Amino acid sequence: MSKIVVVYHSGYGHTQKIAEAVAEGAGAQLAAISAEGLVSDEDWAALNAADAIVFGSPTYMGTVSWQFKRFADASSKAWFTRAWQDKLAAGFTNSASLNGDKAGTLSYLQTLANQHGMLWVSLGMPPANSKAATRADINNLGGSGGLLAATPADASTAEMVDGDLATAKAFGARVKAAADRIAG
Ligand SMILES: Cc1cc2nc3c(=O)[nH]c(=O)nc-3n(C[C@H](O)[C@H](O)[C@H](O)COP(=O)(O)O)c2cc1C
Repeated sequence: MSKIVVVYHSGYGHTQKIAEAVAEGAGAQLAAISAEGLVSDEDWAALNAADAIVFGSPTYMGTVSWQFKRFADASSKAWFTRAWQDKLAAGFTNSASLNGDKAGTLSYLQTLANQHGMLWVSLGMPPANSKAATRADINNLGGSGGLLAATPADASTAEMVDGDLATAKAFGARVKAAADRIAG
């Protein structure tokens, strides 16, 4: 049975809802990065013991939030000892615009995983991009390297798009299946 941790920052709760859906699909533990960009000692221990780590951040000004970047810089301690080498990694982001420069955020999350020598798990779901497609569909935003979610700027967390939450849950299940194969 694999151990998976979803580590994320969320300024206003929207990315947290996505993180919760990924964790539900993966049977994962959640580790929240605080408003100061910190994670607890218990969460660092869980990250170091995990078979897979899923990174999540809202897209702020085209990349991860400063709080996520503070966490990423702090992970250099694990980098020095190669503590996360060969763990599975995956990533997700949520922003207000359908595009919103989410690719910049996802690219950063993958680079972080690459620096640690981790093995990146792609989204693995075809895009729902036909004329009949709607935001209720799985992978309506057409991600491939990771999970993309969009929440209108004036939407509450209760108004988040069901299709994105369903995609997040399915993505978590994919990470779990991959981690279980590796952990045996
Ligand atoms: C400082 C800041 C920068 C933002 N930059 C972007 C952006 O580059 N692209 C975009 O589509 N939305 C942008 N947004 C909107 C957020 O991505 C969006 O509100 C998201 O749902 C916030 O997630 P959270 O509630 O987890 O913080 C920005 C919001 C803030 C506060």
